Amino acid sequence: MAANPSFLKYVDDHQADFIQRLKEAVEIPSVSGNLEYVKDVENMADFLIKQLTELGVKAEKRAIGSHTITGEEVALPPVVIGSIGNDPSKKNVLVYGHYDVQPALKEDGWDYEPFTLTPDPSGSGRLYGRGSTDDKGPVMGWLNVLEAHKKLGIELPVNLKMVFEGMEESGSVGLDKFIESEKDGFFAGQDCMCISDNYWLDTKTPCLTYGLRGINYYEVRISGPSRDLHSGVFGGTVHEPMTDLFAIMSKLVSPEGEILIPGVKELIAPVTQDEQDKFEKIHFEMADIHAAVGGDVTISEDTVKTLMGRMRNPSLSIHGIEGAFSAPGSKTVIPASVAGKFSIRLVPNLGINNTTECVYKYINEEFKKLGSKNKCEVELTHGGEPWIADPNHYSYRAAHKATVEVYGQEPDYTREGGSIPVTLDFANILGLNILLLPVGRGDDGAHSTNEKIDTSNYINGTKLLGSYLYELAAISKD
Ligand SMILES: C[C@H](N)C(=O)N[C@@H](Cc1c[nH]cn1)C(=O)O
Ligand SMILES: [Zn+2]
Ligand SMILES: [Zn+2]
Repeated sequence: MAANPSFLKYVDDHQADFIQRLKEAVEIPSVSGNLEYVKDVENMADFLIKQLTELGVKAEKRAIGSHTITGEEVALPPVVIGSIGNDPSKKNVLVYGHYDVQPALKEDGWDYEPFTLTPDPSGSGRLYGRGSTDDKGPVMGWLNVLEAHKKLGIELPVNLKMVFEGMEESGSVGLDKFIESEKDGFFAGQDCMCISDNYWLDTKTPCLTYGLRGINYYEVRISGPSRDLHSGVFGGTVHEPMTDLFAIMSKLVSPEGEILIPGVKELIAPVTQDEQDKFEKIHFEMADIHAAVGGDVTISEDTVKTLMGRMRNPSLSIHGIEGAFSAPGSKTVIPASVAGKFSIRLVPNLGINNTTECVYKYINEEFKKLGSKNKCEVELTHGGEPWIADPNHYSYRAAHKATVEVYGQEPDYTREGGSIPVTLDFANILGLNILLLPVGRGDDGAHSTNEKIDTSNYINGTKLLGSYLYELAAISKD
């Protein structure tokens, strides 16, 4: 069943209001995992509660315990849950999104204020701002769907439950326990689930996503002296933590992206013919990725290899070093304690635990080889398993139809290189098929400087989310 035409018209007629809603959301710097922004994350939860309540949703904040940020115990951001519709003749659909964002500072290289939604002055329709695509745009998309139905006085075609978390960018701490505790409560009786928190592969082909890589995030801390030292006075006389750390970090991955940790490669499930065929069918050109990264810096020039490198194979990325001198100038310091941060994107059968075993063993052996008198500690700070769904499920078929209606083209079937660690918790604990239905484009720059969403994606994305609900309502479960 195609979407109610008055819904589609309402979306077209209220673009400016919807952009205003996204503007207000982006203005709240809800950066999770950072003491400075704890209040803002809470404010963002309150913003959602207010909006949802005004839109006729029974919404509430749920406390899910506490965690430690740089040594201080603070409450975890609340989970925002909402429920609208209770008609036993309709399907029950659960949607998830996150209201926290990655950190962003203008001085990181943004051309615009990161927490001010800024339309591209050249009139391209791009809307710049942190969270515009990840994940405030899609979350506001769901709210836009609700607004259109409320204002038009038409019922949603399904019963809708919503769960919005404020810790996704920091490992979704506490959400798994919440899902478990509400399995027979808030989450009972759901038919299927939809998450809009990833991106098209390119800038023109909508997609349905049936897999995610997992993630293991590690810190390797090397400490020795009890305080920072003068390199002229002590250089050449002590084992330097930073030197040890560089030696370790340089042994993790080759410049061609090959993971050098013994045992990891051997764990990866072999590629099946069906998978190979699926990858070969995806619309993708190397120019798309060159444009998205802003340079011709891909490891391979082969499209299938590149797609597999992004979605099917593990990768190891080095993110940064805590405690190192990084300011401008030439400070001659020997840092006393430094922590290297890296993550491994996980794929079937590379799980949190078997990967971590290989990592710990290897780093400890390599550190021993250095003969350093410093101390080396490795910690897995958070982990999320990889996930794959059945793309033949009726929820995918409904989304396929909705995509054709809104975009006039067939969607690609993709796997996301990024991770949404709770997806697997939802799938396992609630036993639900989960559809990933992205709104934004592959060049949106999520997590990067100048993150954006195109107005057309935001508006058509709102239509897509609504149309999906209509198709879902009509489709047979067989
Ligand atoms: C794909 C999703 N929008 C996303 O960005 N996920 C993050 C999740 C994460 C895990 N650790 C820190 N953040 C990602 O894939 O990096
Ligand atoms: Zn996200
Ligand atoms: Zn993200």
